[in-house]
Amino acid sequence: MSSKRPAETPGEPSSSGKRARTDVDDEYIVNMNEDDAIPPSPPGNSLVPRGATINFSALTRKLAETRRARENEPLGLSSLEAHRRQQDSHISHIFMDQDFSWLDLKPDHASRPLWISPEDGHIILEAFSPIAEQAQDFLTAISEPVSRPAFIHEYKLTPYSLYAAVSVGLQTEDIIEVLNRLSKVPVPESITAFIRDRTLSYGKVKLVLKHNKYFVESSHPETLQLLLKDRIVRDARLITTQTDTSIKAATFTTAKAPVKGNLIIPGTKDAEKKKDEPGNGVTASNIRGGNEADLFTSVVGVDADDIEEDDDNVHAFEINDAKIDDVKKRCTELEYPMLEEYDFRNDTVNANLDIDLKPATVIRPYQETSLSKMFGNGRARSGIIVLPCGAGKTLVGITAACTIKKSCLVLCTSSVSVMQWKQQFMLWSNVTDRQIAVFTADQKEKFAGESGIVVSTYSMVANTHNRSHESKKMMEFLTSREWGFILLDEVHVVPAAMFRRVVTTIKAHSKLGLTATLVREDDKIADLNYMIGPKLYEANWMDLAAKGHIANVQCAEVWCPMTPEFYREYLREQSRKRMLLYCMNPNKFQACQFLIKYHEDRGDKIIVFSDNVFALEAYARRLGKLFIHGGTGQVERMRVLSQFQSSPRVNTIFLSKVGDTSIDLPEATCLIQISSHFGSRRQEAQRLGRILRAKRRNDEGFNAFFYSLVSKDTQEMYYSTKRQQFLIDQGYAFKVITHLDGIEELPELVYKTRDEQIELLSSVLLANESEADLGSDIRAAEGDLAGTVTSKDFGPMKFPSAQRTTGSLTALSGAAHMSYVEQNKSANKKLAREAVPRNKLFAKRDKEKAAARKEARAGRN
Ligand SMILES: Nc1ncnc2c1ncn2[C@@H]1O[C@H](COP(=O)(O)OP(=O)(O)OP(=O)(O)O)[C@@H](O)[C@H]1O
Repeated sequence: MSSKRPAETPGEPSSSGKRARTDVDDEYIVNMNEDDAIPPSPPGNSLVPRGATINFSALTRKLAETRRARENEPLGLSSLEAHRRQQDSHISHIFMDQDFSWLDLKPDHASRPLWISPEDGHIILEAFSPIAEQAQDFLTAISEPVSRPAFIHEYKLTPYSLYAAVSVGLQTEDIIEVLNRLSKVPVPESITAFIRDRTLSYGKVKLVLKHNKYFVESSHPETLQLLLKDRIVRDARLITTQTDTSIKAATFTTAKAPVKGNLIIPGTKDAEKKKDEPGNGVTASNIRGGNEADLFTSVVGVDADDIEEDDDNVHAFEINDAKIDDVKKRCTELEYPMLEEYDFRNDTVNANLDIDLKPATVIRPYQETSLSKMFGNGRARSGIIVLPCGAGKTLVGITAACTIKKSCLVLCTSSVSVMQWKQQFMLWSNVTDRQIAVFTADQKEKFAGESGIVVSTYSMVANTHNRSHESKKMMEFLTSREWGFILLDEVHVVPAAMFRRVVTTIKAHSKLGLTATLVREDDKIADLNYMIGPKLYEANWMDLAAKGHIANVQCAEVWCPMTPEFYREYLREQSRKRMLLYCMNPNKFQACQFLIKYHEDRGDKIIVFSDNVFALEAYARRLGKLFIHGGTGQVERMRVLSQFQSSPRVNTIFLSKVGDTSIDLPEATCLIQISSHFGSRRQEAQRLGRILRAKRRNDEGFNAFFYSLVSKDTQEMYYSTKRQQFLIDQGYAFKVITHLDGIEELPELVYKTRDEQIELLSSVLLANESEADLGSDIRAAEGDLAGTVTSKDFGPMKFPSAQRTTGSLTALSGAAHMSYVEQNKSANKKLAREAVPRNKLFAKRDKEKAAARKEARAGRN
């Protein structure tokens, strides 16, 4: 990117070259008097009446609402209307209000890859363009990816995405300029105005802890002046001779002007180089690959030159650390949310933590890129990194901790993950057992020495009720110290209130949120921006698959027609039982059996997922496979998982939702889903994540397989479509299979005869209502799936094969949590013999229903 920049936003000095430091402005800051009050906000914009007590949560809510409302605001509609009226095209009537022919195409439009809608900020990108890859990098930095299938991608400019862009160092005019270069039409005025408006205040003010003092910092002196007009901010300010002048930000080294104290992200190629050539520093640009001439370099990545330029222009004033919260709140109210940056290399109060990645640990290019967004200016920016399931978020977190080298608190969603994080820290870094502690319901450890790492769960830290004495002491340990870094795993699942409690009780200088699926069915994603920080980086799933970092997956939806008997009952039944009927559909059973056989014969290792425990047990027992659900004991779980990994005889296991996350089985290459949690897009993606880490992913022509079995013409089809949306947006294509070739010829095909099917139906109808409940395994999902579950934890142990037990009719009817027991062939025959009384019950039930219907009809007549 050239150093020449067009005029900046109104009120900013021209930036054609380096801006001179304006000491006059500093004067102005110092001499400001009480009368310079901030003008009242326009009606409707005011978040808090002056002098009123501030309710921060209400404020945050209101701010989020205001922003959401703004997000939906059409962009400059009046001017668009004017354009429309002007246009007089003979095709206008075809496209109606979607006729944008008044946006003139540039003469060389064919070589430019994108188009922007002047109405709503949607950007359409030709993903087949030769410069699509760079354009994608740029677009992910400034907008939200909406959908990225093979050829055409869609992105959307939102206030949040622009906030994130500004926070990683992008400048308003640079964004507009690059957008213009890539666009087939001149960037519409409505869009440039939107970008200018939304980047005017966001990302301009930083809260920086440096030399153990807090500074409000900005490279826009007029912004600091504006803030200092506010009484709360002014009262919090500390005036010392040193801080009344500009303060330079941390020096960041460039290749041209190496200085001491370079930031090296461990595990990168540059760190390797540094080892070989002492004194040869890492630069932000060579973190990215180092093509200085690249058009997008200074915008997409972190340009060392730009950083230096900014450094010369940074103005700051110190604030009283007791008033930080007040100042943060006030700045948010004034629509100048403060970005949090931690100048960890200059923090001399908090003890250093002596950790580093092990010499053999090398991070992958996209892990490096995500970290360069966090550490781009030599400090730690707070924010969220989004990487696909199985792409190695854990190592990204660990590398960040090894870069900051201060005490670190890791929070995850379950005690299983706690153990996995600890184990991964030990695996990738040189942290010692004494330096890392866990805080769970069972273990309450503290690290030895002044600094260290604690791994815990959100609920352990956020829960304020019924704490044991030990927990209280542990909480004192956590709250009484300053943490350099807080790592927040799976940020998309944690309730906002819990986050708020964590963020307010723990004092941390920088926060990093990790997630694969920044989607929530409850639409609470926006809150994360304000509690953690903006999204710093989001990887493209298809890209990582193409480069072999995650597996290539073939996705298919298999449509299984309901048998007439099952469908009749389905239409009659009420909601919860209906679910059980479409899960237990004999045709689905057969499809599952066929696919297992087909993939076992190919040498695949298969995981079958079922949220419904009744169906899970029924399928697993009938097909003679091992299974794990919430009720399975720890030892049994380990045994099953170990056999799946090491025994050639166990190639298929059935898992309930306890296996959705936190399970690292790189042996698995095929997934079959027989029942799922309604329309949850996140669950679908997390499940897919189980095979994305397939060990064999780099074998030539290797594909992993993901099948979703769906009973035709039932509610399941609706949910299935909804579930797939996230993955489709990531570029996955779901094929629909309406017939599995060769299924009829499968030897020993289950439930082939009508009698067998009716027998199955009767067992379903006799099942308790609660058996149909998909939520029945939720407790288990939150509970432990043995910390155990990583492959590394299992050696080639020998275990006895699965044991089958005989069950009574009591058990069959739902008692003892054995709703359906398949034993062996002779037992099966026995059950068939006993079918008569069950059929009678079935008949009795029908008779009762018919009588009720007759009565109702009589009543109507
Ligand atoms: N740089 C790397 N070098 C070698 N292996 C890696 C690297 N990064 C990640 N891995 C491996 O990739 C696998 C997936 O990593 P990890 O469990 O951290 O993924 P994740 O992104 O947290 O997935 P999920 O969201 O599904 O939990 C692990 O087996 C890990 O050891």
